Amino acid sequence: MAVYTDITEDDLKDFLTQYDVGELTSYKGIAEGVENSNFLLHTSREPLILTLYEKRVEKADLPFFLGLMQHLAARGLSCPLPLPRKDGALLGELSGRPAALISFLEGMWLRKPEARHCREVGQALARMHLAGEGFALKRPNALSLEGWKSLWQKSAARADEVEPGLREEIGAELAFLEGQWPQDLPAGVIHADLFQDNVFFLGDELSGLIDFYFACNDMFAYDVSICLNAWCFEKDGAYNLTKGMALLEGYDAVRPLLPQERQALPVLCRGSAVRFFLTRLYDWLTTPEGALVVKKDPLEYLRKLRFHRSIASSVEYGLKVETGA
Ligand SMILES: Nc1ncnc2c1ncn2[C@@H]1O[C@H](COP(=O)(O)OP(=O)(O)O)[C@@H](O)[C@H]1O
Ligand SMILES: N[C@@H](CCOP(=O)(O)O)C(=O)O
Repeated sequence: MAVYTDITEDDLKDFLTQYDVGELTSYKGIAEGVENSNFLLHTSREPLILTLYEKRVEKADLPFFLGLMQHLAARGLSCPLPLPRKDGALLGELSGRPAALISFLEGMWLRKPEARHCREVGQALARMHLAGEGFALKRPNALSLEGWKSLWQKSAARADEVEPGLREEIGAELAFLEGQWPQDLPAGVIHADLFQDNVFFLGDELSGLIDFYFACNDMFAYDVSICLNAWCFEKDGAYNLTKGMALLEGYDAVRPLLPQERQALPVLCRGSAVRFFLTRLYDWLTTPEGALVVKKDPLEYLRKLRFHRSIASSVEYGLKVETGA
């Protein structure tokens, strides 16, 4: 359960006096998520999400995240909106943490997505990339090459505890990625964490995207690679070509991938596998026993990384025609 910071009813009621949201009728911590503390509130008017921002969120980045949700929603993307306080601010403080009230998005995330859902995710990701155009604020990706190296420095000494030989393998992978990382692909605002628990569906229809707290400026095709990793592998570790094809077709139908983006997919998939492997490994090694959070398995991403190393051409991800390769 991801509630790192507890709140008292009195403090919450006091916090809510700064907003025009009616009377609090109930609240409870939300079990899902690993990054921030989230609470579901009911008021006399509407359900709301209260988020207390935790360790990985820099306070200085919050205007980017909250402003981005407003920008995307204003351009027709279905996503939650931060609620302004009576004084107009989007951000307050509760239990010593930066805190915001966010509108409640209807829907549920899919535990067993099928290819048709992956197609919708591809489309929604591309729509988000287009809708992000014109957003005035910038946020470089803190979890790209440099960020991976510093995370690795913090975990490398203990990596072999998780699997013998990891220290050497990941060291070599980072050196490879540093040499091969694409530099000139189309870039803009990306979600950077569009996993299954961050995409809501109502029935079979995608109802919206949540959790923009890793969003940043980076390559669009890198975001596609994150989604391939998150949506197109089965529990047994096998890549599902049908899902990959659907996700890529969905994306391509809204924002066609350029030949150089298609060609870069294998290295981008390796990079995004390393990125999630490293945050999971760090959390695995540092989260105290008994913490109210379900730790995610780093080895799942090690297996994905190894799969991507075996890929000779982007066609193997389900791209129908590879041009310019
Ligand atoms: N705007 C929202 N509307 C409805 N449910 C939400 C909303 N934001 C978060 N949630 C719920 O809280 C859970 C955790 O949110 P998330 O943003 O993924 O957490 P974290 O910040 O830890 O990544 C989600 O899986 C969902 O159940
Ligand atoms: N998606 C990340 C963890 C962060 O995601 P959250 O939405 O659960 O906070 C991973 O799977 O490693």
